[in-house]
Amino acid sequence: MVKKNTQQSPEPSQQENDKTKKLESFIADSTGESLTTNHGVKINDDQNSLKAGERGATLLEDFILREKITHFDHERIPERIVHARGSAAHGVFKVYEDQSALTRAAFLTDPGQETPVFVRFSTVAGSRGSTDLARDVRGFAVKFYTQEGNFDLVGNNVPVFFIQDAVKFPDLIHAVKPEPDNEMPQAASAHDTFWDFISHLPESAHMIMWAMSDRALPRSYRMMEGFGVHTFRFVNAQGVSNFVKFHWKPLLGVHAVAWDEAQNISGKDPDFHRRDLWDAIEAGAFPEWELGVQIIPEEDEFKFEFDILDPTKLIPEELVPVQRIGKMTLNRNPDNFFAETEQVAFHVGHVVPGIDFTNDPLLQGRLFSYTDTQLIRLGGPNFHEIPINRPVVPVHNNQRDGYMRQTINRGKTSYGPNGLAANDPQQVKAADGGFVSYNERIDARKIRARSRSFFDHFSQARLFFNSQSDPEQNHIIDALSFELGKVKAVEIRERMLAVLAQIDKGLAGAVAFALGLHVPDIALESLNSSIPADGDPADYASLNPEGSLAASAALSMAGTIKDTIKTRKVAILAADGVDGASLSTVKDALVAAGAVVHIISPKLGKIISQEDQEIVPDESFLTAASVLYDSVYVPGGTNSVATLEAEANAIHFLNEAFKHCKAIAADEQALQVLESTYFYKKLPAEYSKETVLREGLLVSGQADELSSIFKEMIALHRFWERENPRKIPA
Ligand code: HEM
Repeated sequence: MVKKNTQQSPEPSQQENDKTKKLESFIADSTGESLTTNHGVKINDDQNSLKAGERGATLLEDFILREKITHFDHERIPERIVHARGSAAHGVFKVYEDQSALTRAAFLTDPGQETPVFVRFSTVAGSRGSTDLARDVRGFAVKFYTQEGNFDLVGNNVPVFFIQDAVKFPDLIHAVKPEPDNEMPQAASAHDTFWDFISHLPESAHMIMWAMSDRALPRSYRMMEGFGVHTFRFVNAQGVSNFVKFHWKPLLGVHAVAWDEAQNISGKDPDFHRRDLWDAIEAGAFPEWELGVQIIPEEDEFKFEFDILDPTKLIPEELVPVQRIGKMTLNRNPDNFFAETEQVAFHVGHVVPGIDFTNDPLLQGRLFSYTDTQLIRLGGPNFHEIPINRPVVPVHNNQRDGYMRQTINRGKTSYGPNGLAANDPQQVKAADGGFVSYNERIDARKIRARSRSFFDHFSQARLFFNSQSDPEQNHIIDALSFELGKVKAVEIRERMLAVLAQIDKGLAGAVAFALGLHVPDIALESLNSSIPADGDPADYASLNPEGSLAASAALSMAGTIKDTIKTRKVAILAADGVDGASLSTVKDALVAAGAVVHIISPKLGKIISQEDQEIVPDESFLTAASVLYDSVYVPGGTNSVATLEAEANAIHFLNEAFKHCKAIAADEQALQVLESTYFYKKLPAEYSKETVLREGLLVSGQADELSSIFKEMIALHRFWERENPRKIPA
């Protein structure tokens, strides 16, 4: 018989349940308290080691030296095998309306309840110290500290994945990571092993389209979507299940940078995304996302042209609309990177009652992988006790001991059922909040094979490509031309061209043109290396239906939110003699609308305006770069304009901003500066608002009018039409 638990771990304190999950009791700092050893002994000197005489040898007995250095020697833990480079923040989630018709997950049924969250964004391939602006998928992992335990939504900023079965994950990651002989290249997919693998794996076609699109170059973590990727299940209190796809929709819209810009940012500020997230939260501009769900009733499981268990497929929003059911706000930076961002352990298997898995074979493999890797990364089985991983509800079970155990379990028994003692945790019925797996019927033979419903690898890759705007398609072509251009083996380039031809002949032709090759006629079945020994190659590789949907607007970033300049970074170029009135009119208007404005001048210190006022620049041309800003303004002022005109860095700043399709505005007097740029001849002959909003270039003598139009220009984000000369060859 199971005995009722009478001796449990203490209930969490109010503080522990605090919405912001602040880890006060674990905070140690150096705020003037006496220095001690790790064992609490006060230290009188930790700057001089204990020596035999002033010039003598160091003594082995110096426990202060030994402890300090030993601890330092062990500071590093293994980085994550994937997603090693990341940045995180705390926040809260609130559901808009009771979702109990769909799920019994309590945090989704009570609009009054604020659930603390911790979110970690990451790149996939690079190591911990790599650049944020690698062309890569971004991780988007959310830990909800709910009153029923932790729910982790471990997603990406792309809704599909490279492979259909988790068993291929080690191959995928080995292929994309730096090559094993020389550990090159870092945080890049532009190399032979990656494309060799991909060219043999047609199921990756859809994901490759996303990974080569602007989605892989986000302007900010705050401006990207998130996706749970797999189809999950919602289960309500009556045991009724619906399939569900999870989405995060950013309230600032979905925006990207240009590839040339990304490469420059990697040099100028490899922490660009990390800094952007940190600065926005410090400034109180809290990033927000709405949680969206696509609901598919159980009876509709087989009504699509694709299999909803196939993680290389998305469900177009035209077929199943995304319902926005709640909002997440990130409002606090971590106190300590290692303790929180590094030690957090997400797991796709951390679910709460009301959320359950499906048989997606990628999801099923992930369910094993995360705890397994965390056992070694975090050094043993007790990492759930690390403050950032602890639930806000008490933990009761008979697990015990192991490296770094923090909990002091009381009593004699650590097994159940027991009749000896009173510390045997009680099992909980579903009605009382116990997790019960969805009662899915499975009646099957053991088989190592892929379902025929997973064989179509191209129709959604084509749907994605067809849904992109012209500039987005150009970027995909450029990305593939760049990546395959870095590949040394010509046969890999050719195999990839054959794969691309299955998606779109124009796409393959444009990339072939850039590579100076022809699209070869390679039968798909001879490319597909994931065909099992007893499989029929033709079966596995020849299916390439048209697909009934021609395009899906939601897949393009062109129609995203473009009505705000909140947190956009604007550079104002100025030198001594600047027209202070024009500078501050524009600056004040932009700041009032939420932009972050920096004055950049030839040197730091101060500049004196033509009105004889001191202005303190934020950056000099040496410390700033145009790639770190979204747009540029050049105010007038005779001397300032003359200085900037002769300043190569200022001209480079403007030229680069133009090349990266950014909004550029100038006072009429500053035309003199623009004359030295390469785009001067492209300035429109006359300025109608329509031209300005199409071309992103504005020169005006009216500071007021200029600031109001400039705001609209910045909100549009980028003027990709400037790249039109690179249109896809017919
Ligand atoms: C839909 C496909 C996948 C998505 C969206 C995804 C997402 C993520 C994310 C966001 C992280 C970083 C978590 C963090 O910030 O700490 C991560 C880490 C990881 N993922 Fe995945 N992943 C996917 C597929 C897989 C598969 C198939 C496997 C293995 C079979 C896998 C194994 C891992 C491992 C080992 C880590 C490191 C975890 C750690 O050290 O804490 N992932 N994944």
